[in-house]
Amino acid sequence: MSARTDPPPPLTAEHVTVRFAGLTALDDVSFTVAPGTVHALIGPNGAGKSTCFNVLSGLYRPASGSVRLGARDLTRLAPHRIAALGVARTFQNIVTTQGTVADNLMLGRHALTRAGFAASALRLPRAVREQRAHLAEARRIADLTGLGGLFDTPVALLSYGDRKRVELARALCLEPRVLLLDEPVAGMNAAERARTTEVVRDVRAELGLSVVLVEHDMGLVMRLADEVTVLDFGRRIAHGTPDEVRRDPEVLRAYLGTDTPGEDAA
Ligand SMILES: Nc1ncnc2c1ncn2[C@@H]1O[C@H](COP(=O)(O)OP(=O)(O)OP(=O)(O)O)[C@@H](O)[C@H]1O
Repeated sequence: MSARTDPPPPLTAEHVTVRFAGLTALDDVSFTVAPGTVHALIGPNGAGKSTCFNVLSGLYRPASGSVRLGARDLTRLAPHRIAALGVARTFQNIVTTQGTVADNLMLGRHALTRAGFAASALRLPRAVREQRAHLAEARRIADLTGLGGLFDTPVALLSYGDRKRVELARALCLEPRVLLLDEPVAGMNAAERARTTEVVRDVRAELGLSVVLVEHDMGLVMRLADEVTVLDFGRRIAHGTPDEVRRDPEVLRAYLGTDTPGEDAA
């Protein structure tokens, strides 16, 4: 995946409402992820952040409202269609435990493979060429995410932080225009968190994509985000730059009794 010069299309959630058996998990929520920016979704536990992510990636269908990537309506599409249109996500919990780093990244490339299964199995020249190109691309992404030296290492032998980064690299292998990161530093120690922060920054700069970030680590949010949308009880209560939301009285009220959105809160 070479660095693209055309900016990613804006990702827009408009008046999104999600209900679970009487509970309104998202209530008329709107925001736009501007091209090439890092947009954080924050809020206390149960605010609706994961629900929002699941709507953006197609796992949940909203009761009303819409999600668009540029002019393209994503609202009723299946998750794999949304991924194919350029919106890839990571999951909060590590799912990768088998194979090498290379194997896992090649799985990420699978959706982009054009040569058919039979051609690949028979090792026809076109399939071999394509496989080689995918491997080179997977290696480039491994380098970009700090996994270059671990390319042939079994994932089971990696540290927790490195395994979380395999998940990020796997999502990048889909060549997304928008990357949805679900708590990318959850459970990491301070050094791993700092490393991942750098990786996200590098990836955004190098690949020119937009990033949507759900994260409880306020230090990371304040350092990385260009814009922040704050949810509380399913409603959008604030929106702005990290500095603006940090000083917003509604935000301080929402976080009181949980954590205050200052630099050090984790
Ligand atoms: N599948 C579901 N079925 C029923 N209720 C759900 C479901 N998913 C989420 N909820 C409820 O919707 C509300 C929003 O939950 P959500 O997980 O989106 O919040 P969150 O901001 O991601 O919280 P956390 O920070 O704890 O992960 C909560 O009250 C939650 O209990």
